[in-house]
Parts: sequence; C-alpha cells; structure tokens
Amino acid sequence: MKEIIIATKNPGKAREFKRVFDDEHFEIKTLLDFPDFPEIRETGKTFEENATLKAHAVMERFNLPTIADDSGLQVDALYGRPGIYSARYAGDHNDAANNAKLLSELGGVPKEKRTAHFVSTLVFANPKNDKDLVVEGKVDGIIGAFPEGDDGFGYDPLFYVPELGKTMAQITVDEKNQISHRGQAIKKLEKQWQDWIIW
Ligand SMILES: O=c1nc[nH]c2c1ncn2[C@H]1C[C@H](O)[C@@H](COP(=O)(O)OP(=O)(O)OP(=O)(O)O)O1
Ligand SMILES: [Mg+2]
Repeated sequence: MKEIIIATKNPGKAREFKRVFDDEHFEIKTLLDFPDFPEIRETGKTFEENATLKAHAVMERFNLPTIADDSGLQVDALYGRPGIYSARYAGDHNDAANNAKLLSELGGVPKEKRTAHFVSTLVFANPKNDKDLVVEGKVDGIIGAFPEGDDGFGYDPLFYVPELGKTMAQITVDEKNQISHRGQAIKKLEKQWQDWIIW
C-alpha cells in the first residue's frame, strides 16, 4: 500500500478524495487524522500559491507524497469574488454565514446574471520529486435563490448545476466527483502522475 496525505482539514473535501483514492493501492490520510497539526496560513494570492503552501507544509512534516487542494467560488456578478477568500468570505470559516452573505450580496440579481464557477487547484508534492504537479478543474453553475439539499459542504446547497437540474448538495459524492471542479482536477492528476511519481 502506498501512503498519500491529503493536506486538508475540511471533512467534505476529505470525503471526496477518499472516495476516489482509498482502495487496494493507496492508504489515504488527511489532516483530520492529525488534529494537532498546526494551522497553515493561506497567505498566497492565487489558488496555486495557497495549494503549494499547504502541500509543502504537510510533505515536509511527514516526508510522504502529499496532495493539497485550494478551491473556491467565483461569482460573475461579484467580479469573481469570493475567489481565494471563499472560506473567509463572511469572516471566520463558517459555511452558513458564507452562504447567507452570498445570498445577501446577490439580492435582486436575476437568475440569468447569477452565473458562477467552482474552481480547484491541486498541488501534488512528492519528497522524491523536485517539481510539483499542478492541475486545475472548473465547473459552471448558477447561484440559487435559496439553499437546496443536505449533502456536500460549503456553497454546495446554493450551487445549481443546470445540466443536472440539481444543486451540488442534492447529489451523491460519486455524482459530484464525476462533474465537480475537484473531480476534474483529480482525473487530470491521475492521468499525469503515473509517469511522474517515483514512489
Ligand atoms: O466542492 C465544493 N463545494 C462547496 N464549497 C466549496 C467546494 N470547494 C470549495 N468550496 C468552498 C468552501 C470553502 O469556503 C472554500 C475553500 O477554501 P479552502 O481554503 O480551499 O479549503 P478549506 O479551508 O475549507 O480547507 P483546507 O484549506 O484545509 O483544505 O471554497
Ligand atoms: Mg483553507
């Protein structure tokens, strides 16, 4: 079994990564398995910079192959905000407060102007490679007028996917991984890392 650490403290992300990678080939751990791991300050100006900070902090501590995800919501009517500040949009990291603030900022904006995108940048860092692998995924949607669905995390109940006729919180983890920003980035990573990894 090959061990990989996912550099996240977010249980929603952890669940999505584990669903893909936790099989006979890999043993997956996340920062939720190491509650004492110190806070990693996300001081970068881009998703890639923040994902790199997280991947390297964790890889250096455990000396194991590490994947970090930095992701967020870009709303066209808000000129791409909250973007890299999605987790801290309403102050501290609180999904309900973030969703409430998003609805309030979009108050009065009609459906056709509520277009938005989830984006994810993954950085894969391996102690045996001197360069990181960096991939991105993106999915388009529309911000709903009210939250719908109990699955998922973060902005999922407000992220309506027209092709599905559902929000990201009304589908299973497997269905979300098939279409989501993170799922797409993971597929790119899997394609590229075979040639890349020296385990
Ligand atoms: O699939 C998603 N479904 C719903 N919301 C999402 C998704 N993907 C990112 N988001 C939102 C949640 C959070 O407000 C921010 C990510 O912030 P980000 O710093 O990357 O993650 P985080 O702080 O929750 O966990 P960690 O840094 O430990 O990986 O964007
Ligand atoms: Mg974070």
